[in-house]
Amino acid sequence: MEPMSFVLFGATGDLAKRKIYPALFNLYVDDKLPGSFSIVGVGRRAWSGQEFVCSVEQSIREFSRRDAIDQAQLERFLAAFSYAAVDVTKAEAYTPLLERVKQREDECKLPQNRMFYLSVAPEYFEVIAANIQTSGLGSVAGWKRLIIEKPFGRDLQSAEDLNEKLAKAFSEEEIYRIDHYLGKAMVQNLEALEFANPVFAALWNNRHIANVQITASETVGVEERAGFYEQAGALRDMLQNHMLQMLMMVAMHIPKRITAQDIRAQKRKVMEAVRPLALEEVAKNIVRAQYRAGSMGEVPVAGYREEPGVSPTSMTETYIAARVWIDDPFWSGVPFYIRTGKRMKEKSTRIVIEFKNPLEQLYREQQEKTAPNLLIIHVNPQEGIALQLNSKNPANSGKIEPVTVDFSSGQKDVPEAYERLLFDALRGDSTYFAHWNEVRLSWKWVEPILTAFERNIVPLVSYEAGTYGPDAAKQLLQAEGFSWWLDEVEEREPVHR
Ligand SMILES: NC(=O)C1=CN([C@@H]2O[C@H](COP(=O)(O)OP(=O)(O)OC[C@H]3O[C@@H](n4cnc5c(N)ncnc54)[C@H](OP(=O)(O)O)[C@@H]3O)[C@@H](O)[C@H]2O)C=CC1
Ligand SMILES: O=C1O[C@H](COP(=O)(O)O)[C@@H](O)[C@H](O)[C@H]1O
Repeated sequence: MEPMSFVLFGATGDLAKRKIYPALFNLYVDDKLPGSFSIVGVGRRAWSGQEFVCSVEQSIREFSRRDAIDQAQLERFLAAFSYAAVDVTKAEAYTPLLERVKQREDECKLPQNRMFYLSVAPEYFEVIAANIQTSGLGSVAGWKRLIIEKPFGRDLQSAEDLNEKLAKAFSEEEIYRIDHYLGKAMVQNLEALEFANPVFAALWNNRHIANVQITASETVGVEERAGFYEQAGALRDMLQNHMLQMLMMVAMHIPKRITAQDIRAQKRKVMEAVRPLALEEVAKNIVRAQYRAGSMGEVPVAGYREEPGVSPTSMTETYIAARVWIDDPFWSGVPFYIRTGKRMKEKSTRIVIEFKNPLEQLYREQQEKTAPNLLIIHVNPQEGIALQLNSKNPANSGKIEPVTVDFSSGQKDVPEAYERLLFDALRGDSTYFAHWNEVRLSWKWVEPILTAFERNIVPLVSYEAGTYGPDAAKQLLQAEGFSWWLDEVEEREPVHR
């Protein structure tokens, strides 16, 4: 990996502390950073270099996944850090910043390879990119790259405007749009699961798959983020980006070569084939809901409208479910159901692939009931793959029952999403970053849903906090004769392992 400078805008912020510094430190410990590098933190507050380094150290101690930290190693790592107090909206403030970056390049004998990370509120994305360009920070003899946090726009128009502005300073190949779900091990593993296993590759189409269910349920509520969440809701916060990215990863077809370019081309084809929703069809295909008071386990919790900072008449959705059709020869006729919500019964991100059950009739004649085969990909918080098959249970008179074969690795101390993504960006591998085409097509698909919500064409239903969501989401699947897998597991038929 080439030596470089890492310029972090938003260096005093929450994301930097909780995710970016621990990830960089873990990469350093694993020998996955270049032999020499400099990290220049940019924040608004007038901190000294020493104050900044102390806060970085504190965040590593608090948030690193390492059980033990080697003090000498940590000190060597921290020696790469320096701080620049800069108001990013002021063009003149970039001259001393450029000097600082160059000074560190000289001191550390670094070539002019510069990684810029925008970990600031989205209203600063454009102005920072423009100032990087005009100040000369972006004029480099080596490479330059831009990592940009979400949200990327709040609708199609604003995303296009932002992209146009960024494109004045960075080419598409230089832009790394973070979607941290693409950094999750099991989401990255989808590619290998589909393409490196002929047994699955052969079945990955509408001849064999009945439906696909993608769930990202959270137990947390809106927490301290009402200001942001009231404007975003589950549609902008989760569905437009993370959920559609997972859908693209599941539905893409084997590319000719496993390269970033080819994988992204396949993802684009999926999004291009997703059937657009006409405004009058939104209500039939989308469930919009908000949590009311309930309890998480035994603990009573407030409804969304009672949360601090939330309007008592808020129409913001904290849950959304969608039925998506992909009109290509591989997936036509297979519904993809996606749902995400806050204050749900459990924290679980998973993908369930339900296979068709052509032999059901054969066994029914023998008074036996077979369940469909399921491939379950547990993304978060557990990571693993499970396969539900049918098998005779010798302990139950040889009756056919579903069995689950579990491939959970149970590995601990594996890199976190931000570590993987930072490592990739530093190597110039953009496979697991959102390409502009994907972002644009996602916003395009979401547009009629945004409009339908704004005009209240889709009713906002409520669900009790601590449950699996509204009944309307169950009805969405019932229309095709399906139901959500793994909800209320305890109420289903026994599964032996
Ligand atoms: N926090 C999280 O868990 C997640 C955050 N994100 C995204 O990451 C980005 C950062 O979020 P987060 O860290 O939470 O935000 P914070 O509000 O915690 O931090 C904002 C940072 O921006 C700096 N800043 C604000 N205004 C200026 C200015 N005019 N000039 C220079 N610096 C300025 C702040 O500096 P100072 O403190 O010195 O004022 C601070 O370092 C956002 O785009 C967010 O959407 C994405 C996923 C998760
Ligand atoms: O991007 C976001 O993701 C988190 C959920 O992430 P996870 O890795 O814990 O599944 C979500 O809570 C947050 O609202 C959203 O902005």
